[in-house]
Amino acid sequence: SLDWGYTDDNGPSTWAEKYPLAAGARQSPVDIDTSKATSDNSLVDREIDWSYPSNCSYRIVNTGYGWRVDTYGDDTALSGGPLSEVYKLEQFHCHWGATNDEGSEHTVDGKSYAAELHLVHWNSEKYSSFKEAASQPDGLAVLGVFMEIGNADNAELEKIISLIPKIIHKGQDSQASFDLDFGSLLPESKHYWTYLGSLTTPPCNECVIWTVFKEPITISERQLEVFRSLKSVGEEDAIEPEEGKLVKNYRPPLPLGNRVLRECGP
Ligand SMILES: COCCCN1C=C(N)c2cc(S(N)(=O)=O)sc2S1(=O)=O
Ligand SMILES: [Zn+2]
Repeated sequence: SLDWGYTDDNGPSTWAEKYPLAAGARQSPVDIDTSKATSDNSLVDREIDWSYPSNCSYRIVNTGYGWRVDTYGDDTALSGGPLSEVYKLEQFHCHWGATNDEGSEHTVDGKSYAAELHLVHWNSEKYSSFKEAASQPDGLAVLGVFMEIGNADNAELEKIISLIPKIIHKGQDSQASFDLDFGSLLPESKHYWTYLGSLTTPPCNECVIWTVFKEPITISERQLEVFRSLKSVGEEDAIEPEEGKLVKNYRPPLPLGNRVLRECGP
């Protein structure tokens, strides 16, 4: 069985037993209490800037905890906003719930969204590898994008979703070269909240500068259902067809504690 996951016997409330960092004071996600957000001058006109190539080859993999798209981030760059260096895109993935009224990891004044996209970058200016960066307090920069249910499919996400039937079981992967326009996976508004946090899954390293966009993007109910059809077990695990489905893979919020929550834009 999985040593951690999202079921009652291996879910977030049990992680600290095997992953002590999960009990730290700089954990993610958090509830974004908008009344606590400070808009001091440290971020004024320091908008977050990204440049992603339009056509790139990708590998999508079923990690057993969801899908993850590994990018070959050579000519990607994320800078500005709360970041002091240039970060490279390593991978992106998503968290969702069993129903549409849960699923995001960060919440806003207690409100959950149906899902949350994470674009994971690492500080390639300061560190020589992703793995090294993942052990440093300023090693990773993750962009969080809320996803709410809309009528229309998200065309860019559809390219990813069309590959999911090939990676239903844990460990399966699929190579794809589609021109993914990352810009359309991000909201129009660049307004965001930012705070210092962690990986939201074990080992829960406290190595992430979080930037969560205020404006959600939309995803259709059908597209979200495809996410929930992924399995957390391998093809060899003989289980009933309905068993082992990854219906939810989000960690509920942890206390912000005495961390500063900054915002940029109304
Ligand atoms: C110490 O090695 C870490 C191995 C690499 N990662 C593992 C995660 N659990 C993880 C979770 C992430 S999330 N949900 O906070 O974006 S990003 C990410 S990750 O940086 O890709
Ligand atoms: Zn994540």
